[in-house]
Amino acid sequence: MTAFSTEGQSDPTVQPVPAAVVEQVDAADVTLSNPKRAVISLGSNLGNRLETLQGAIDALEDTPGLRVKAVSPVYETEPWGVDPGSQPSYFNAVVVVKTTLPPSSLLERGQAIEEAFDRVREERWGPRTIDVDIVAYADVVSDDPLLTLPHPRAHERAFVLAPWYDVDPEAQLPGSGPVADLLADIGRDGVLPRADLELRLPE
Ligand SMILES: Nc1ncnc2c1ncn2[C@@H]1O[C@H](COP(=O)(O)OP(=O)(O)OP(=O)(O)O)[C@@H](O)[C@H]1O
Ligand SMILES: Nc1nc2c(c(=O)[nH]1)N=C(CO)CN2
Repeated sequence: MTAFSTEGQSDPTVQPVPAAVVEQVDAADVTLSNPKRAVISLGSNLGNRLETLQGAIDALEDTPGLRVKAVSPVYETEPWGVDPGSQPSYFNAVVVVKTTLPPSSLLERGQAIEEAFDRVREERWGPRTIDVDIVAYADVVSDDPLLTLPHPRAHERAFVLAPWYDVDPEAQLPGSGPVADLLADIGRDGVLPRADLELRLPE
């Protein structure tokens, strides 16, 4: 006998869908059962840096289809890519998330969070209340300038690699190798752990 799914059905004009068909459709929609792991870098060098990083983490957790799985220690870091002394120091951290959102939606969500924290874009690598960068999304590799994966400069940024290593010592940066090796190559200059500060993993 064929099993039918009538769950939640209140409209008698709607034909019941065979349970086998429901199962097949669900199985084909891999996103339902197959959340992907993504690594996100957070940075702030304006305003209340710790509060803003925590706010961004909480906002990520509030995203439908996304769960924050790990939050790194906080690092105080010298601004990278600009003249020494030209900007306040950053607080940086990395979070690992599991998400059913595709990469483009994750980017959009990150940008919405940047806007919510009044991020202003004036100059390249200018000071900012919050920066949300997608470091890696599963093992996806893409050279799309709108969303390059992995992040094209992650492998040369100790402010990304050091906190990433803390939450996942075995991590690999797709196309570049173990995070531990990349970090050993570039060193930890200008990247200081702030053991006196802590970010919370949302409940
Ligand atoms: N992996 C990625 N994560 C976030 N943004 C990305 C990524 N790849 C490409 N982009 C694009 O980069 C654009 C500029 O981003 P943003 O202003 O945050 O750069 P930045 O943080 O100042 O510098 P950097 O890219 O070196 O970290 C974004 O509008 C986005 O479309
Ligand atoms: N220390 C540090 N330097 C930066 C950072 C950052 O998060 N931390 N982000 C930048 C653009 O993404 C440019 N330079």
